[in-house]
Amino acid sequence: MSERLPHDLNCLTISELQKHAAVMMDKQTRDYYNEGSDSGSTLQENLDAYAKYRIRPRVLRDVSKIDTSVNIFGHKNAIPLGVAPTAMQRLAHSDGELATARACKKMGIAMGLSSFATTTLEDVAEANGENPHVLQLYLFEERDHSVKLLKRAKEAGYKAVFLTVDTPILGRRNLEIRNQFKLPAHLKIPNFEEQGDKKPEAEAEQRGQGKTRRGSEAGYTDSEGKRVVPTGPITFHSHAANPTLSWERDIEWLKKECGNEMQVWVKGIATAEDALLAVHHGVDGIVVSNHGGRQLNGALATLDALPEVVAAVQGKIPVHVDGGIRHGTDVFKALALGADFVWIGRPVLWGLAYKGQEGVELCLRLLSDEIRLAMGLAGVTKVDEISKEYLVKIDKSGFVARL
Ligand SMILES: Cc1cc2nc3c(=O)[nH]c(=O)nc-3n(C[C@H](O)[C@H](O)[C@H](O)COP(=O)(O)O)c2cc1C
Ligand SMILES: CC(C)CC(=O)C(=O)O
Repeated sequence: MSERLPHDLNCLTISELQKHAAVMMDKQTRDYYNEGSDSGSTLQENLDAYAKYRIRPRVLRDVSKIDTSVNIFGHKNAIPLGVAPTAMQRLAHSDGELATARACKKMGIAMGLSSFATTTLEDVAEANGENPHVLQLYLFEERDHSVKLLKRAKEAGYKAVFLTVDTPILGRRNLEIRNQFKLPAHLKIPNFEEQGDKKPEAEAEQRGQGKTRRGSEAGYTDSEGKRVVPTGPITFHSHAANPTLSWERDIEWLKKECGNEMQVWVKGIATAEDALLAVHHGVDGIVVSNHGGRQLNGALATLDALPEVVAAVQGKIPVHVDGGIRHGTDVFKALALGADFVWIGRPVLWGLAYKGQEGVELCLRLLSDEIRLAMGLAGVTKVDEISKEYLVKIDKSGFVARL
């Protein structure tokens, strides 16, 4: 058994990976990556929700051959899991998103790239090769910048755009505020630069303190019709949030802009009502997400929101989920509750902080192995066999209910 697992003996679980990563990161980075918004209760509930379910294993089923792969964006993905878009990965390791892309390519796992990456989308696409990659988008009212970004993404072979819809306003992250989070001077957010603009952008990352803005003017018109263009440079505080986003105007526009070349997904759906609107507006897929508990604190854990979304969508479009996934059995449970695929955020950042590309591979290998193990021990040999028949829900008094 252990021969099958060329693992790092110091790090056999995602929780150990988190501990190793913690000592590799400076305080500002560790806090930025790990914290949730406000009291962090939604962040914690994302994790705890998985413990409300138990697996009903079936036996004597010949599990000598287990196929953990699924099809996503026309590609075979080694496991039903991808790497969620997370911003500014060079804070964790000098290779940043490039290391993540190389690890994803090696492991045959889809990668989401944040538009606030510290590496260009072209470099990531090149490092990721034929492996599917999707671009996460924060859509500004001012369209110039997004038009250029989408054109670049199409040219670089991105399969889909994940429009993040849970950030009309940025959640309050108290540690980030207390630490006066600032991107170090040697890093930049190159997807916001005009191509060919190689001027260092370091000074422009400080919250609202820079003097210039590259790329086009972002901003929005407020409810009183006043034009609001955030002052200072493009920073995530001033430019990730767009309170004016709406289904009618923005989804239709984005679909047109992406044409047949890139799918349009919405990331950050948490209710049946919005899932129905997503179907109605013709999006290609949904990611049930609360941004890893970094936006609306007090929102439902994603695993708890998943069933109503799945029921509303009725299989018309794929439903993915992220938030709190730290074990192979978590992936199994999410799939049993109807998700087609899951994404992980922080564990990859911890892998990156621990050992760069090798650490991300380790993270993905640990989870791949745990998924295979969960499937085999539950008596399942193919991902699409995983269903709610394999799950029970257990309440606080210990009452066990079939689903
Ligand atoms: C440090 C950090 C940065 C993130 N940056 C982005 C981002 O740029 N765009 C986005 O849509 N989501 C972003 N997310 C949210 C993730 O895509 C994902 O929804 C979340 O991390 C999943 O939860 P998990 O970390 O518990 O796996 C970020 C999350 C973290 C932790
Ligand atoms: C606001 C972004 C730039 C990054 C993000 O989504 C996050 O930190 O959660």
